Amino acid sequence: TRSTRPQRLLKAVQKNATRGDPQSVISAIDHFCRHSEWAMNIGDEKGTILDSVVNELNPEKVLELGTYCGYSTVRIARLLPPGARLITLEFNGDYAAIARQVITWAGLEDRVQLVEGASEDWIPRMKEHFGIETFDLVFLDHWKDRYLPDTKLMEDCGLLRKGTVLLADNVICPGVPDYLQYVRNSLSYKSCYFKSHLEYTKAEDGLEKSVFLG
Ligand SMILES: Cc1cc(C(=O)N2CCN(C)CC2)sc1-c1cc(O)c2nc[nH]c(=O)c2c1
Ligand SMILES: [Mg+2]
Repeated sequence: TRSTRPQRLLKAVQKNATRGDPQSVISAIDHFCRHSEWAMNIGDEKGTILDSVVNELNPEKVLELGTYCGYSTVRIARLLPPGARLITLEFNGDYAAIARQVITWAGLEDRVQLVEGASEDWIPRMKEHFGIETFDLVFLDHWKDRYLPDTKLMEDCGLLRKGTVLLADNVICPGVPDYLQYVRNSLSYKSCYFKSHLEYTKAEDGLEKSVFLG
């Protein structure tokens, strides 16, 4: 039967990227998505904004909601000091299987814990299962209908501390209007918008960076 797009993306990484070289994995995926098949990775333009937020924060504990093929997982993990940890949640088992191989090809498996399951099931278990008190950075990139409920769930589970940064992808395209309205009007957040473009296209999209004020 025909291969899937994530399988073809992994093949492109294994063919064109150097094992243990995260930048070559990022470049191989961007080349594949620009010249062969579009795929919903954050991409190089919004990825540069993600890089700058990670470099500014120097986070020890990072949570990523939505792994897909592991592109943003690699982008974030390559910037973390070896003691830091990135936990990434992926609901789709096929995506998770590909992402594990992409993360390993990049040589970043020691800093990344990929968990297969639903965000609403795992967010309440972060403390007892992973020994995490609070996160320094949360990257929301899973499903537009989950951004707001999962943010409220993280608040309720005490996973956000004064200064925790929420960075959300796709706030324009596909769009998360209920989430935007919440973080931009809540007294518990200081929010700002980074205008950019939908990965590998000319369509507008952007990232919303929201600092939790406690
Ligand atoms: C699947 C999809 C289709 C989009 C689109 O407008 N398209 C028109 C233009 N053509 C070229 C591509 C397709 S945008 C998008 C998308 C993009 C992300 O970054 C996502 N991140 C996390 N979770 C998502 O569900 C997610 C969906
Ligand atoms: Mg996205």
